[in-house]
Amino acid sequence: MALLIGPSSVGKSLLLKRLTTDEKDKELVATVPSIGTSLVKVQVSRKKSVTIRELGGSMAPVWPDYYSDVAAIIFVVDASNLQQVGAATIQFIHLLNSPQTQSSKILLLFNKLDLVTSEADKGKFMHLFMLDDILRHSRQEVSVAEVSALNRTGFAAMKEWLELCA
Ligand SMILES: Nc1nc2c(ncn2[C@@H]2O[C@H](COP(=O)(O)OP(=O)(O)OP(=O)(O)O)[C@@H](O)[C@H]2O)c(=O)[nH]1
Ligand SMILES: [Mg+2]
Repeated sequence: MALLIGPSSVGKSLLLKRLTTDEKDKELVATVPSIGTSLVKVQVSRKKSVTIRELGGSMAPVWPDYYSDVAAIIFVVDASNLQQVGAATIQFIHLLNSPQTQSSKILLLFNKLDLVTSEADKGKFMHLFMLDDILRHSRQEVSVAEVSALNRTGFAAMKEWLELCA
């Protein structure tokens, strides 16, 4: 089981939809803010599937209640949203410092890559997120991937990581 968390509207629900629907479907499907939790079984390879639990951004105060039940945690960030970057950094540092996550496998997903139009903008976001500092100081094994739930960029790498949790 893996946990899927991150600030509101970063694209967690769309990612789950994309992971469970046909590859040809590329439309921007409508999602609603997630309240409560939902469990979704994702087929990550021919033989392996992994159950993912999404907790919406509005549930951030109770995320830690779920940390100890899972071996893997996916934290999603909207790489196109400079307004949210500071809050996202703080939430991610909180996650890394929680006693329950010290031996968790963690995947940091930068989503909405389709909206990031230049390398300079991406670099600015990573800098403001303090990515290098965070990775240098984290005790956990943190993997980083860049994706777009809109056009499925980076999905192969994400599925490879998920396969290791299956
Ligand atoms: N352009 C673009 N839009 C995206 C992408 N991923 C999600 N969105 C859009 O962003 C909005 C929010 O997506 P959700 O998947 O509902 O976000 P969430 O993280 O589940 O939000 P909460 O459940 O409230 O925490 C929706 O309108 C999505 O269509 C992406 O990769 N690119
Ligand atoms: Mg959601």
